[in-house]
Amino acid sequence: MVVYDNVVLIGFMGSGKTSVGKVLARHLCKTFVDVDTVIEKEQNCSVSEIFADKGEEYFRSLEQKCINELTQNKGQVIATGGGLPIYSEISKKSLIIYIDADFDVILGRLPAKERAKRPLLHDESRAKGLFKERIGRYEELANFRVDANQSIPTFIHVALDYVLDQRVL
Ligand SMILES: Nc1ncnc2c1ncn2[C@@H]1O[C@H](COP(=O)(O)OP(=O)(O)OP(=O)(O)O)[C@@H](O)[C@H]1O
Ligand SMILES: O=C(O)C1=C[C@@H](O)[C@@H](O)[C@H](O)C1
Repeated sequence: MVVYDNVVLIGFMGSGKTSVGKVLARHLCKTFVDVDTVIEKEQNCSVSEIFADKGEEYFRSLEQKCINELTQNKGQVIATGGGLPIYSEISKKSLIIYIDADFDVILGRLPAKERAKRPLLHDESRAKGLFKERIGRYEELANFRVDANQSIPTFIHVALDYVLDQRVL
């Protein structure tokens, strides 16, 4: 049986990776880490500011560096940014869970203030295009997909049961 170092959550912006990740980590007694938050702390500015000042390509290089560093450690639940699995390699020792919510559900959950924090969500039709483009990659990478269209308490046990059936350090 494969032994995984970490649980890594992937999925589109606003699908619930951070919210689900915190609950999963608590139940599994693991440390929760959010890649966007780590980058913001290290750079001492927001993701939006990095996009505006240094560009998307620079942000992608920070993401790759960050996920490489985080996955040197073990026993964490790691929430990734929506584009990370598209542009970065994720360690093969990660148990990857796809947090899958429909585009309209995601938009309904994000008030204007939250959308403003995500530069690639500003233009709704472009964001919908990205969503469609990325689904295939998320599905291909994931060991397991969770339908995240419902409230977290209704589906968290599905993700938890799956992880508990695997060997994660
Ligand atoms: N299953 C859910 N039911 C209702 N609201 C949810 C659910 N999952 C997440 N939310 C809400 O949707 C918003 C986005 O969730 P969250 O920040 O966890 O997504 P994310 O995937 O981490 O986003 P990003 O990758 O863009 O940072 C939050 O306001 C959160 O409270
Ligand atoms: O989907 C994306 O490409 C992004 C998602 C966010 O989590 C941030 O990582 C950033 O806004 C880019």
